[in-house]
Amino acid sequence: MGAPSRTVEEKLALIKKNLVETLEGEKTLREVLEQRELTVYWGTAPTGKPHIAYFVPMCKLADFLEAGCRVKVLIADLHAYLDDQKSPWEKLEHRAKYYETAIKAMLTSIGVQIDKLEFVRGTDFQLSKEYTLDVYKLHSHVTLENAKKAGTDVVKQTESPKINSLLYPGLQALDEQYLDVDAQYGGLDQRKIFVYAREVMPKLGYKKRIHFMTPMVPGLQGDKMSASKEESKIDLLDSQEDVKKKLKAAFCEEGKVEGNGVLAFCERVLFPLRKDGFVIKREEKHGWDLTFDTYAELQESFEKKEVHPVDLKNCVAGYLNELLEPIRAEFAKPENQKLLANAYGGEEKLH
Ligand SMILES: N[C@@H](Cc1ccc(O)cc1)C(=O)O
Repeated sequence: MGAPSRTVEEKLALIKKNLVETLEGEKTLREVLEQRELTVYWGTAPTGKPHIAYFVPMCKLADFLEAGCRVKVLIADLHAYLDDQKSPWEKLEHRAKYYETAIKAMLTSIGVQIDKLEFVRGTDFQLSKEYTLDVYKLHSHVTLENAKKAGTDVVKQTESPKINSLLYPGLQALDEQYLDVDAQYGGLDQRKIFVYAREVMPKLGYKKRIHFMTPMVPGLQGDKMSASKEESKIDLLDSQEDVKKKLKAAFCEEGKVEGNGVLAFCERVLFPLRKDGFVIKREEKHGWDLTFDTYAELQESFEKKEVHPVDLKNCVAGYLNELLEPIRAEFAKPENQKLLANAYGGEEKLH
């Protein structure tokens, strides 16, 4: 897998592409790469429906694979349970299946061969005797405050946190050991959990891992794209028309880059994926079509107001619809329609 002929420098560049931060482990990234292939995992808790911001980690997984890494995807079902105070376990099981299907469809759509990835379900190993004993052991080393702090940006926050939510970060730390990886990758929102893992793992005699983080993508309203904010998220199964409508309503002030979710999506997803140029079609009266080879060029042009928000939005809607089309097709299959209904029935309309 990967390209065995790549130099360490080339691998480093691919692995670090688009990251905001890397925290080195007991063995540094370079040290591992000089000796062998790196194993890295990304975990996701199957809660709300995955939306288009999930393309950011998908692109990163593609980089890891291209660098010749061994990549694991953890469908963290038990974590979903720890973070969800209401849903019965059966519902969460359906959601885990839904996530797995959706993630595979997203990866396939961006051209990643999914047979090169290993999918693991949290409960496949988190209920073993060994793991369970480690859960107790780990929590004998941490205070309530530290456990609570670690989960601040990830775990649902309530005034009186349930014990479940306090266990969440500790289990995420242990996953590094039981998945047998060199590194964990996540969004910047995972940072506190990563730091917690780095502090507590050595206390159990386990290695401090490498941690990779990509920035959070602003939503279409200019805030963090969250599954719970209906207007700011585009669901993977939204229709072509919905995608166009949501983009039309998106916050994208002329000439302004900061907090611009449409531009951020171009930078984080569309540019990494488009090897053949990024073309903004314009109405004749606005001038010729514009082609950009790099995101920096697009940003500059947008800042200079050469690119109008309406033209940018139309262009993004077009590319996004291309990305979503195979995913819609996958979920048009009767078995996946059923899965969708079981996982989110009553909450989502079927397309
Ligand atoms: N904390 C991750 C999910 C996760 C769970 C367990 C892990 O080991 C890794 C990641 C999220 O916010 O979705």
